Amino acid sequence: MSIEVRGVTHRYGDRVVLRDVTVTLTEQRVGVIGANGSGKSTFARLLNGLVLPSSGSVTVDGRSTRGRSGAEVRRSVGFVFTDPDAQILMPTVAEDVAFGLRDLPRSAVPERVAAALDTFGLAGHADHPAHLLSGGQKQLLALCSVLVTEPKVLVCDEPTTLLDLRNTRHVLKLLAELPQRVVLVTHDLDAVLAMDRVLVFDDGRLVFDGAPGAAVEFYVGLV
Ligand SMILES: Nc1ncnc2c1ncn2[C@@H]1O[C@H](COP(=O)(O)OP(=O)(O)OP(=O)(O)O)[C@@H](O)[C@H]1O
Repeated sequence: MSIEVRGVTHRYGDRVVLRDVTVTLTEQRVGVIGANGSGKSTFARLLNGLVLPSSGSVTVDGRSTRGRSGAEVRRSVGFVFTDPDAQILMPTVAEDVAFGLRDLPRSAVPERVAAALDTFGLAGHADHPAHLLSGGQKQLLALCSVLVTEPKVLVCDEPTTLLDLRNTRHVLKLLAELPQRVVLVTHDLDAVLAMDRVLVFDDGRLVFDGAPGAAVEFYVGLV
């Protein structure tokens, strides 16, 4: 499976935030780093069609994020936001996880939800109001609710920003062990060292694309 970004330029109003980005991603683990405002989140959002490029194209497994195939891309590419409150949709923890499974036969749902909650250490919170969870628990719930839908690729936009050290390690370990492909946008330069490939953005341009050690060195050189 490959994600192809071809000649993508993106504007918000008059402001150009991505400039002629072309890249093909085939690795299991891809890191994305760069300064604040360099375009990382916008790039991440292109990958599942949350953002459609002003020009150029994005295809996943040959399917465009634009038009009719967009819905299929959104099903196969899960997206985890920095702020879990932006994606927790249902009143209780279990209901939130079940929401992603609403197209499954009802009888299949409880088992899938229970297994997912267990994996994320949330089994004891199944009936708790989701908004009362701690920041770290909410982040785990957001991840859980996306992964329960079994996407082929998981795009995470700074998923550890709100987490303490323990939960950061927990989430990074979970991400490392996933069978899925992962694209991780992060400011955590240690975390990207575990990736197969790292992209560095600067002012909307993809300015480095290669091995993690060299990417971090390049980024540090920019700063
Ligand atoms: N919805 C939007 N409308 C207008 N401008 C936006 C929007 N989203 C992002 N921008 C602008 O686009 C630029 C790139 O933002 P983006 O969030 O992609 O950067 P980033 O590298 O992820 O930054 P950070 O590390 O701070 O999260 C910024 O200047 C930002 O202000």
